[in-house]
Amino acid sequence: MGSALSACTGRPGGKDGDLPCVLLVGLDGSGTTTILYQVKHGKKLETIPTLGMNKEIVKVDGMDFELYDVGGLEKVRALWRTYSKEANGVAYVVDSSDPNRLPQAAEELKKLFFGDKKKKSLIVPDIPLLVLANKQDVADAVSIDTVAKDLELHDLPVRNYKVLPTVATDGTNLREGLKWMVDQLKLYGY
Ligand SMILES: Nc1nc2c(ncn2[C@@H]2O[C@H](COP(=O)(O)OP(=O)(O)OP(=O)(O)O)[C@@H](O)[C@H]2O)c(=O)[nH]1
Ligand SMILES: [Mg+2]
Repeated sequence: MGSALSACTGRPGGKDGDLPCVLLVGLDGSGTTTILYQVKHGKKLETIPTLGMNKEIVKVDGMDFELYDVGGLEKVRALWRTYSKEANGVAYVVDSSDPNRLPQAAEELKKLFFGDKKKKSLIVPDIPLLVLANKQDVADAVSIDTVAKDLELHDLPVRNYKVLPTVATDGTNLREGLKWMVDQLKLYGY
């Protein structure tokens, strides 16, 4: 587990040692911790619901960056904003095998970028958004087109977005997705 006090300070042209950071979030059970461990360790590890945040430094396509996996349970979700303050990119994970929760996933994603009535969004707009339509191995998982449509991605204030079908348990498309994120970060001067 990472420290709750860690903050990501990576900025283009920042101090030596500053790394870009990517926020890895989704509703509870969507697979963010499975993704974090799969990318870091190359295998599926057992997970329990994340009640805070897990952080790992990962290397993709020659670039080191910090991946912040923040728990998705409702009581933990307020932390998304805390860690989104300095995010240089967002990877948003959706459970494609549970289409009934797509409206809620859409609502939380919008809150992240627009804030809600009570709190203004703290996320920096105009950053890349990678959407991982996870659990594609499950029969009847919805397609990436359905996920993109239901999340109303075209309306978000992001610089660029991409949706990929993933299977976190075997690693399918995870590195490909993060490679896209790294390409985006490089475009911004990292
Ligand atoms: N079939 C299948 N199961 C998956 C996949 N990804 C994750 N899971 C399973 O989904 C369950 C929840 O995964 P987690 O990674 O703990 O989910 P999480 O998003 O971290 O959940 P919170 O910590 O509550 O936010 C676990 O049993 C995983 O093994 C996938 O691609 N396919
Ligand atoms: Mg988790």
